[in-house]
Amino acid sequence: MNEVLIEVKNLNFYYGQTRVLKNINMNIYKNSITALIGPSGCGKTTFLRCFNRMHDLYKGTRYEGEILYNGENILKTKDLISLRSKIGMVFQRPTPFPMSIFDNVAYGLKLKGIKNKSQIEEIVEKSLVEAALWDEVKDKLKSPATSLSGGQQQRLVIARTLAVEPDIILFDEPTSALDPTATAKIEDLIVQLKDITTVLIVTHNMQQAARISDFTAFMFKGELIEFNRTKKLFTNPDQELTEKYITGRFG
Ligand SMILES: Nc1ncnc2c1ncn2[C@@H]1O[C@H](COP(=O)(O)OP(=O)(O)OP(=O)(O)O)[C@@H](O)[C@H]1O
Repeated sequence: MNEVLIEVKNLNFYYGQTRVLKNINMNIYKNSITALIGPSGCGKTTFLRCFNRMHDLYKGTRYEGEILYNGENILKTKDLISLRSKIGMVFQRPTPFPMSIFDNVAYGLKLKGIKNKSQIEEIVEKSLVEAALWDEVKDKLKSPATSLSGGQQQRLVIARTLAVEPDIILFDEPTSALDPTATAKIEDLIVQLKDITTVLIVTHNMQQAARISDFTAFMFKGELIEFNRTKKLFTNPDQELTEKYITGRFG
């Protein structure tokens, strides 16, 4: 078993008066991929967004409990900028900034105070290599990011996230807007990312979870029903509800 990177303890989350996450306890293991699965509306995205405090952007939201990371409760952290550089996020639709390919990847470095030109160039190249995009863009780094295909844009966003060396990357259905070929590339890439970081991924696609993840968390109506090794969860789950879900008897 890998080392624990993040520990979730008695997590509750509310939109206004409505509690949508119910007493969640779970570990995230370092250098592994954890998939969050469950029927629509069960709270996967809401859970994912707690890790980088995205809900703080909206009024009327409330967290209870702890998400422990480096001995600190993320839910109480004041320095959200530094938290979000350590806990990166990739969304459903690619979100490149309206600037060149190079500047997209360099963006976070400038915020981090890295000013040395050759150091920036080095990190941009390294991140694009890690995101399996370098060969496709190395001759057009000055072109606008929007000139890339959807799948390339998603890998660019991953490169931008990697550039600031996150401890974990949160993926919210990163392939749902992509065709099967682009999806396969992103899946291969996510598997490779395990060597350099940790991944937590929301997917509505059970096959995807089974293909790429090491651990799977099955959620239902805001509760964590089962957390297990992916192989075990998909072949011999501990909970009847998990069994029903993975065999397509509901959801
Ligand atoms: N901004 C919001 N305000 C109030 N309720 C919300 C808000 N966003 C989500 N919810 C509710 O919280 C619950 C969990 O939603 P969430 O989007 O986390 O589920 P999900 O499992 O990610 O679903 P899907 O697979 O459809 O994306 C749902 O009942 C949803 O209606």
